[in-house]
Amino acid sequence: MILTVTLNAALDVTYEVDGLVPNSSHRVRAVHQRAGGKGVNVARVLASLGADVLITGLIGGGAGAEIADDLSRAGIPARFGAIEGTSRRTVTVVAGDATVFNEPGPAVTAEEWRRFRGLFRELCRDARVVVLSGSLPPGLAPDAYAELTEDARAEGARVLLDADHEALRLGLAARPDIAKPNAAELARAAGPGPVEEAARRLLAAGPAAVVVSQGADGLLGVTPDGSWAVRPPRRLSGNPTGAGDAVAAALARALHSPGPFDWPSALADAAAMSAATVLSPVAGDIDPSAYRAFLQEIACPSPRPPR
Ligand SMILES: O=P(O)(O)OC[C@@]1(O)O[C@H](CO)[C@@H](O)[C@@H]1O
Repeated sequence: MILTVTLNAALDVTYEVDGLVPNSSHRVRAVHQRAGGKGVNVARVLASLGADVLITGLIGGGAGAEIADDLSRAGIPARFGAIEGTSRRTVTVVAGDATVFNEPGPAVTAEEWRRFRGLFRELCRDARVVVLSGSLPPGLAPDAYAELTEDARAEGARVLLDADHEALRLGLAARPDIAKPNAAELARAAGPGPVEEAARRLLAAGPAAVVVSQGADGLLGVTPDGSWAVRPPRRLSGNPTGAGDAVAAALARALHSPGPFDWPSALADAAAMSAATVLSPVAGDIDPSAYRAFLQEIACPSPRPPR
């Protein structure tokens, strides 16, 4: 099974408005509220496509109970660790494009983290792939993902890491199978400059492969053996929040498949999955028929000459 980890789980609130104007008041046309956080979105996309997934992470308080209830209503299996603090909310305002407000999340104590690591190691025994994604809540050390990567690998699982700042930088040293930053996260971790050069600098820091999600500019996969670029099918309008999570979902599914990793197909699949989530107003939702249609439109990328 694919285990997704959301240490800073959230109640994702999405507001649809006609236009977003700073310093003015807005009428909200539609409100959506559901369990979120990056790992939850990854699992939701995978579950919609029939994959065997389990969600873990940390939740607490009323918002934590709502997150658990929402997942149970959606029929997506979850085993969270409990914390004293109250899980956060995130707010996404969709007005053609999306504006996102991420709360910092609740403080996690050393004892809560110790208990969670015990649970995580237990869940890893049945996981072939572990996805570590999203921000760390306050109180957790920035090497939290490095620790979980080591735990997961000790149980024989493959690891995909989607993080930012120190959590990404320190996580890389634990050698995940794939690191998936977006372009801004890549620039923060590896410095500015051409994307492929920055991705190669990130690769030198430990992961076996790097996949950079670049929104409308598509995906770039970089390994020691080569690199592949794939573009989205066309310019799409909708809610791009969660499109990177769909990329992580597709890559996790590819890591889960037996046999050698097929980079061209995995990246084409990731581009199609990501595009199919942009069409939905809510992060983590995918339209399976749009996904299948995009898969026909996207050509598998050929390897790029070494630079
Ligand atoms: O604060 P984080 O963990 O970095 O991001 C959280 C978040 O904005 O990312 C998702 C989209 O990727 C949203 O559904 C979600 O709540």
